[in-house]
Amino acid sequence: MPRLPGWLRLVLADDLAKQQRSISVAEFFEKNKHLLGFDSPTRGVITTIKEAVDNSLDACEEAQVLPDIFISIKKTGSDLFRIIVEDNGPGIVPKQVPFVFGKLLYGSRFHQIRQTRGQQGIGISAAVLYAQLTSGLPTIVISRTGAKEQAHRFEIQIKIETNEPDVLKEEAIDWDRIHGTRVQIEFKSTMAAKKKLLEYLKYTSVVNPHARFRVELDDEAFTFERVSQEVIQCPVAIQPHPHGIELGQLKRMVAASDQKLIDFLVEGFSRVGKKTAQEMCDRAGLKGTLKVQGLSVDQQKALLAAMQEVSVPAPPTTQCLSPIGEELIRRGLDKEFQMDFVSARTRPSSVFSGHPFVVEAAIGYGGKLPAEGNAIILRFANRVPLMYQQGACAITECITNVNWKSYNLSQQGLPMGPVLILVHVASTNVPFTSESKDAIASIPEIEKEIVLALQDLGRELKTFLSRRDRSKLAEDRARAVCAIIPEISAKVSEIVEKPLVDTTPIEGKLMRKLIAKKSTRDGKVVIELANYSGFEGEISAYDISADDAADAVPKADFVSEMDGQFTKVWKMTIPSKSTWQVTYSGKGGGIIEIRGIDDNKKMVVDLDV
Ligand SMILES: Nc1ncnc2c1ncn2[C@@H]1O[C@H](COP(=O)(O)OP(=O)(O)OP(=O)(O)O)[C@@H](O)[C@H]1O
Repeated sequence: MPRLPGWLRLVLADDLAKQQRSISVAEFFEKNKHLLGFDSPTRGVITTIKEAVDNSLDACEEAQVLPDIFISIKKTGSDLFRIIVEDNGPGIVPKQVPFVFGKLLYGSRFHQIRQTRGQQGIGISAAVLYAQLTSGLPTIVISRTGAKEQAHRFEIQIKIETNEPDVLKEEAIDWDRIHGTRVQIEFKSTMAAKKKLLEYLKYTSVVNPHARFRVELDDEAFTFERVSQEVIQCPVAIQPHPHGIELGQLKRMVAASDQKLIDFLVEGFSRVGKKTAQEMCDRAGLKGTLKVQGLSVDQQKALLAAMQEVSVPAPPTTQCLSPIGEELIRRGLDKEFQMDFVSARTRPSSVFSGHPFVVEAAIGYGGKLPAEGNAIILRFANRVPLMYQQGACAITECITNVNWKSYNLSQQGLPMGPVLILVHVASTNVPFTSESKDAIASIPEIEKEIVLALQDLGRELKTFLSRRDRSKLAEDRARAVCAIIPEISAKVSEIVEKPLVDTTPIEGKLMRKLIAKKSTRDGKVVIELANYSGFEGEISAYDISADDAADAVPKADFVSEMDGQFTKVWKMTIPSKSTWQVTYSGKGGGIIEIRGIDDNKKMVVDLDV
């Protein structure tokens, strides 16, 4: 390339200098909406609701209340939609409301090291920005912080050039909620997002089994009920781990501290005791009594190197993370999907680059899952469903890398057939591939944990499938035998010249069986009685272990359903420490006693006719 003469370079630099100026973050995101998940009007709806619901769930967790969240979407013009998200969280103090909603990069969680849904302080203000760009309308926020406080109503926009809030109206109002926040955002969109939105809410409800969501979509109403009444413990923030920080962060911490080096290390970092701190000082060639603020850049560099060389236990994980737990994952899935098999794993917590994380996974099979096509993949990060960019996510890559054929599933990249795979990554710092938080980056430590969890579940699924195949074989044989018993009986009675006997009790004995399996659901036992011969009959169940005989009443909720052409299945849940008598009153009749059993395996008991 020819070199430009000196005078021309100067002119060019001068011209460029005239155009160089700082860019407001709001201006930047106005041009780069896709980075925040607002790349299409349809996606805008999902992203807005997701950001508001994440905030509501985080706030309820912080306030230790069971979330009751109301979501409404209404068409207000030919292409205008009004989205309302209302929660029963702690509310937001009035002087903070304009900043929370009217300033990008303003939030309470960015500097905290703990598991939260929101991290960056961008989410809800980005939705406000998107609304004002597409509809020109301000966002309306009502919030109240307690019985003694009045609710405040705001109309807010963002001043794009300065990234500062523009409050168009503020007033104190009466509001029937004692505490909570209501956000109303109106923007241009299409309603094509309905299916995706319901999917998002369904998945959110699976991993937040303590939350209730009431939804109004135009004139249709839906409720996603909670299955757990327990408030989840709000994760507690921890200090940064010495192996997870970089020079810039260390410099900022040093500048803000007036401590001696040894105290700075012990109090400012997680898992650093006096002995470890002294070892770090010695390695860096620095006295522990030095004031940190006086450290030169070279000394800070030496300190950082020493901090990373000295071996320090992994950061504590129990308080700062909030995994869902195997039991609740199963209950959440059971609530939203009807499957024959569900199992879940919560892996021990682990660490990448000083950030604690936990991987949880679950596999479901059969039931009402679609028999054909790829498995249903549910990806979650910090209890938030990841709805887009499945192909770019480390979770998908791990699922693809597992050899599912060895667990008796067909596979073409993803496993195929009536399978559901759920993976949840919980961390104090989820490594997303972008600010829109759609996909998790490939971090070897996280990938290893995902694969281990999936392999473990794969083995369990394989056992289930082989057992099911075996019992299917036994059933087919029994059915074949039953089919010829009446004929044999007729032939024998003809030969011995005796009246025809009723063979149905024998058929019943051959075909009927009681399957009892311990459910880990709330310490209850699910019992299933399957009448494979398709006989008509009634089932009643009595709690004979109850102190009060009055409790031993037939249970009307013994649900019966047809499963296939010949199989009638009754299902019921009983407390694990009780003893029940189940009576079948049909042809053949029969009584069986069943106790709450302790092992996790299925128990097959022949019905004693
Ligand atoms: N419904 C709410 N109740 C109480 N506080 C809220 C609510 N919504 C938002 N906030 C507060 O406003 C802050 C900013 O919210 P915002 O959605 O912009 O960012 P974030 O949730 O912290 O992070 P992210 O950008 O990753 O979503 C939150 O950190 C929280 O302190």
